[in-house]
Amino acid sequence: MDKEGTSVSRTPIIAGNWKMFKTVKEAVAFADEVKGKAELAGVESVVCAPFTNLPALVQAFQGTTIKVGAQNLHFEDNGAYTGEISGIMLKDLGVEYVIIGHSERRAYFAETDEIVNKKVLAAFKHGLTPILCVGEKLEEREAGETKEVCRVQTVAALAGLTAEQAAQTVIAYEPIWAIGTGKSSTAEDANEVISYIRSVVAEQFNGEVAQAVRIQYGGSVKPNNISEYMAKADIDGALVGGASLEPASYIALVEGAK
Ligand SMILES: O=C(CO)COP(=O)(O)O
Repeated sequence: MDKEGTSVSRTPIIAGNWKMFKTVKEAVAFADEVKGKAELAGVESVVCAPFTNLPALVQAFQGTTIKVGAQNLHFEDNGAYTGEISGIMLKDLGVEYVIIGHSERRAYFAETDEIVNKKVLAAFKHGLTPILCVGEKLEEREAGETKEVCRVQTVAALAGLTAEQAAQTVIAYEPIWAIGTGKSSTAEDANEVISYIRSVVAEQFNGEVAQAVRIQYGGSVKPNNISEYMAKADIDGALVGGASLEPASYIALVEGAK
């Protein structure tokens, strides 16, 4: 679908966030079903899976245009951090993307803006592209603080990046109240916040970086509403949880981003 009123040339990006779902067998079965179908010229397609699925998925998607992402990384390269996985290890597997600062990690695993920033820097250090998540809680939205929350999270997360790195970063605006609730932000609201986040990036870096950076919407995106979001000038794709788990639904999301 054409963008409303612009000649935007950013490549749309659909990323599935499987969260803590799927065994290796289930992941490979998914890959076999979407291969050749969730691959459209002009749309980037990414699957962000649990760590345990990553080697099998990289292998299963070899020779396709579908990319594999992780959902987290530790900011150190190596060390005594029991249970953690570093950027070196992800790169070694052939992973290309990594979700950083998802609201579930901020809420359940105490990730602060400072930790998120260290993780974004670590991703670039190892040649991984971060999908940086920002977004407000329901009470923040009700208090009229949405833009300020997104500004603070974005500026903190991108601190210390070069302009080139900032331009490569994918930002996902995910209002927390819309995640897994079936209550999605309207496309108008999402576009307004995303356009504001783009202006924050312009202030922090420059206008060229802001025009290059891709900003997704996330929160109850489904095959039946994806095209509404994609029609908006500033929305460059979606980060999708629940609706990315079934092959047919994932394929429909990628098709809807065209
Ligand atoms: O958290 C999300 C993606 O990172 C959104 O999840 P849902 O698409 O299930 O609402």
